[in-house]
Amino acid sequence: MKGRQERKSQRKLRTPVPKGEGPGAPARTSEVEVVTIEKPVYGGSFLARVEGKAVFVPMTLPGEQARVRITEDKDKRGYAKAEVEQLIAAAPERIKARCPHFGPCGGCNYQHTGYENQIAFKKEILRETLERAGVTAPDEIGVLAAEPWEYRNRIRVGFDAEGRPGYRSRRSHDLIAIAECPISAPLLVRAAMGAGEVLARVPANLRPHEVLLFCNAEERELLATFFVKEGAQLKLEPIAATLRERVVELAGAELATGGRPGHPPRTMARWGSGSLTYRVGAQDYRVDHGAFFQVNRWLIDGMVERVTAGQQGMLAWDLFAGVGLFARQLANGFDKVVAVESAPMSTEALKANLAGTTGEAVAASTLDFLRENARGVRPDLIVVDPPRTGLGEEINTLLNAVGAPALVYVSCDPATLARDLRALIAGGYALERVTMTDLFPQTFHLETIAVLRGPALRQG
Ligand SMILES: C[S@@+](CC[C@H](N)C(=O)[O-])C[C@H]1O[C@@H](n2cnc3c(N)ncnc32)[C@H](O)[C@@H]1O
Repeated sequence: MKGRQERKSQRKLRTPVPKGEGPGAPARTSEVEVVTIEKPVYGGSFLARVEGKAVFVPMTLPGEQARVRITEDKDKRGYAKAEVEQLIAAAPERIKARCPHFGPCGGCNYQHTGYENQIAFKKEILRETLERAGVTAPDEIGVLAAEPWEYRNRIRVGFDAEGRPGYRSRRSHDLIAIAECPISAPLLVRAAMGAGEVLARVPANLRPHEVLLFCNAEERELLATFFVKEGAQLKLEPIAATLRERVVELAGAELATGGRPGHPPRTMARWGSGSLTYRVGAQDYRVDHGAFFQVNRWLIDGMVERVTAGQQGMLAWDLFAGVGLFARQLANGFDKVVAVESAPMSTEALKANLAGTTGEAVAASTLDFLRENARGVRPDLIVVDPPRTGLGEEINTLLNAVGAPALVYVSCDPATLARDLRALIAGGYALERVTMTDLFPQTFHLETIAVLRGPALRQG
């Protein structure tokens, strides 16, 4: 009944508007509709309906009324995408975005509302995603969050035709030149500007097209990895010294630059050590160029604490271990920790970070490791922290075969998490605690820490 009333109130305008307006607008259709926004959905947009069909509209808020232009109509999939032409009724929760690039820039989705609201959106999305997959979430979803600004310790920026640094546009692959980025550590923005100033004086065909900048939590050390297009005839040595000087001067930090191992044609000359030291709690970690490391410098300590606190025993497995963020901490409470990581950029640092501890680094894929070890060994704890694709069927089956007393699943994608949890619960694990961990404030991305209890302990 309510739905019908809402639909009635969605006055259809169907005003023709010129196609192809706006940067990169797909403009497959020019229909204009007035919609009422219902709720946030994963991916940064908000759900509205036109004649029952789902329409995803970015940069709106629940309860708002807007005149929107349909930009893509995915008939086969039964949904459409739209952009706001005019906000008719704004929600009281709407605020002015802090960043002047919010909107065109593809980096942030939620700067138009307060932080508490953003957290509520993410909890709602997480609960719904779990429940849609048939996973009953605990009554209370916990939250781990911190300061929502200047948190990023890593940015990847491109350079436009004038050499200005920028991010990819929200609606296309075009570059949006940036003058600031309030979600990133200021050091990174200064370094990007410094690199841009030097590169602006270099002919476009001799410029790297992107730089990946990574700093430690205190902004005292910085890694810069420059990327050049495949096959480009670059002679970067002549500008390397100037670039280094300017970036260091602006950043005010020690700089180590280098290539990504395994991708020599895409990167420039190596200078410096190629790694930095990242302090988490009482622990120093070596992190090399190209190695994965958690992105939110305000939350890494809290995350490690949430994953490892109170965990002890004889044997723990840290699968998808990166440079050993969790394994190093677990080594304080376990007689043996096996840390499995497949990326060559991470395995050397993983070995170094576990040296002299009860941890052992295994350079292998998780699947290969489990195929060899899942039957016959039962660790007291398994931590899994896979990439977006999640664990997948065979790993879930093997983890079910292990039946460890405790399993902690750290996930950066709620949909694959929900799919895997369903399989693990069917295999005998029970979901005990879920924490929405807001590693990416102002954006739609969300991390989850799910704690499961295994069949062995429950039977005992
Ligand atoms: C989300 S990161 C987590 C890393 C680490 N737990 C941390 O918090 O720093 C996922 C890690 O899994 C690694 N990885 C990806 N696919 C893998 C696989 N099939 N087997 C083992 N490691 C893999 C990646 O290189 C990356 O280091």
